[in-house]
Amino acid sequence: MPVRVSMSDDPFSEFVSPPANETIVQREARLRNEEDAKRVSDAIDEEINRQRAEQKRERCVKVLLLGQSESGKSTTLKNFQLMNSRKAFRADRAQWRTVIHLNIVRSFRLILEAMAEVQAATTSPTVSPRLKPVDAPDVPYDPEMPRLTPELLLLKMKLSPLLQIEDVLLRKLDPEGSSVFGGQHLTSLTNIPFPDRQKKGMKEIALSSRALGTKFSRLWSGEERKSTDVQDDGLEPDEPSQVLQACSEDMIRLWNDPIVRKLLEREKLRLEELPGFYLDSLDRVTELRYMPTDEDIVRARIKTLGVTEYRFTVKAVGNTISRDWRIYDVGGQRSCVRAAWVPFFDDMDAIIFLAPISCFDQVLEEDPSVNRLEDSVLLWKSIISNPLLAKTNIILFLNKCDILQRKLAAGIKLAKYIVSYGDRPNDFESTSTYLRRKFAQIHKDHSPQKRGFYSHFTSVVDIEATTKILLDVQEMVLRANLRDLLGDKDRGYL
Ligand SMILES: Nc1nc2c(ncn2[C@@H]2O[C@H](COP(=O)(O)OP(=O)(O)OP(=O)(O)O)[C@@H](O)[C@H]2O)c(=O)[nH]1
Ligand SMILES: [Mg+2]
Repeated sequence: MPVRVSMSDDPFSEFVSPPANETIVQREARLRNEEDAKRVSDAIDEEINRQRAEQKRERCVKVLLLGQSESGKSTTLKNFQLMNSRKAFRADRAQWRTVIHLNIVRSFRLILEAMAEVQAATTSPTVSPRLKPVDAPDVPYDPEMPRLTPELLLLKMKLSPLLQIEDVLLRKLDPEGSSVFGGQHLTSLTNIPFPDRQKKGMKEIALSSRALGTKFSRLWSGEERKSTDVQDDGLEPDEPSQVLQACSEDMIRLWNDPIVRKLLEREKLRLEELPGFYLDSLDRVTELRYMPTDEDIVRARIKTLGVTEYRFTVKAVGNTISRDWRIYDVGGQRSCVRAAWVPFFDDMDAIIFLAPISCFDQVLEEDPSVNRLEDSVLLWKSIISNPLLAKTNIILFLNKCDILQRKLAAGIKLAKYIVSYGDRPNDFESTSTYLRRKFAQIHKDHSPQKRGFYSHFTSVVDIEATTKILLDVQEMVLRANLRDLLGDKDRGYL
């Protein structure tokens, strides 16, 4: 039987029904009041809607760069900066010169260390410990090691001042010696099986966004150089430049020495594939008044700690609309840093995820038990399946294709590290297509819902090719942002 509900059962009836015994005059007054109240309420609704539309219009385009450490996030950011704030990018050349000098010192430190190890390994065990070089590491005697000639030993000694300018360079970048930066020197390399490299505990140079913000302030804010700024301030020869110039010939001789190359090869120390490689341009980068080119700056390596925000404005739809952009570059190291990404997941228009596909034969610096490509795949899976990012457009950069090509040409087999690759051809076309398909499949299987997904093969150190890709990306993200802004009815012309 249906249940009858009387007016008195409704808790709101007392407030919505007219009072009993209402006179005609009272009724007219009440209706007038109600009309006035509705007018006010409609006006408030209209204002709220107007403000919402305004906020949406004012909301900037936001893009987040994600990927493991050394995947190329900051390098991609530099390409955005070069495209959108070229003058500010070039105004920071003095700081980049210091970073490049540090990168060069790092490469030589690795060579000099490898030489010290060879020296120790080729010193006969019958030699008295007192006759061993003081910097010789404790490694077992290996009669197969290439021998260092007296000329090489002399070069090694003559280049020791390089190691002494490291602290001067670090202080130039961070005079206050912030806690994150202080004491962090050069990296230990993970794809080199030197026995005690990990134990040395040397860290890669890294700058927090705070320190970066002060040193590269014009760059991150997208601010252009003012006419009152001194041209190329800081490019006057400083102490490190003088040392590098004085060592230049010896550095070139050491780097080109066939015995040194042989021992680097034997130790699988492929400096050319490591971040911040400038040894093929030593005569130029060690000039007293060396001024880094755009390409040099793009290749300079400094690890990101924390988050860097870069702002710029882009004109769109035939220069009729101006949109502010924010690009966020985060530190990609596994330990503790990745948890800091989550607050940035809300409200992003797009994520550019960088997967360095050349790293299939490398392990993580922070955890040498983990293969880098495997880490990239796991990270990709966790980003793709994150519900906070379910609607965010995803752009995948399968990066470091130039290094992948070089490795394959050198005979390094993908199948040795990715068993499922089987006996497919070990050429770039087959390997890159296979890896792209794997990443796309994970996207398909693990996305919570359908969204925009785009993928590109990239070498983000190649400015020309990357500019073309980033222009496409900018256009796509902007259109998606404007579609969201205009709503369904005005989407036609986008
Ligand atoms: N050859 C080559 N080098 C690249 C490429 N992409 C990046 N690199 C180099 O790899 C190094 C690391 O790149 P970054 O952009 O600093 O890496 P990141 O992802 O910002 O790393 P974290 O700040 O540690 O998270 C830099 O020295 C780059 O020049 C590439 O496609 N090809
Ligand atoms: Mg970085």
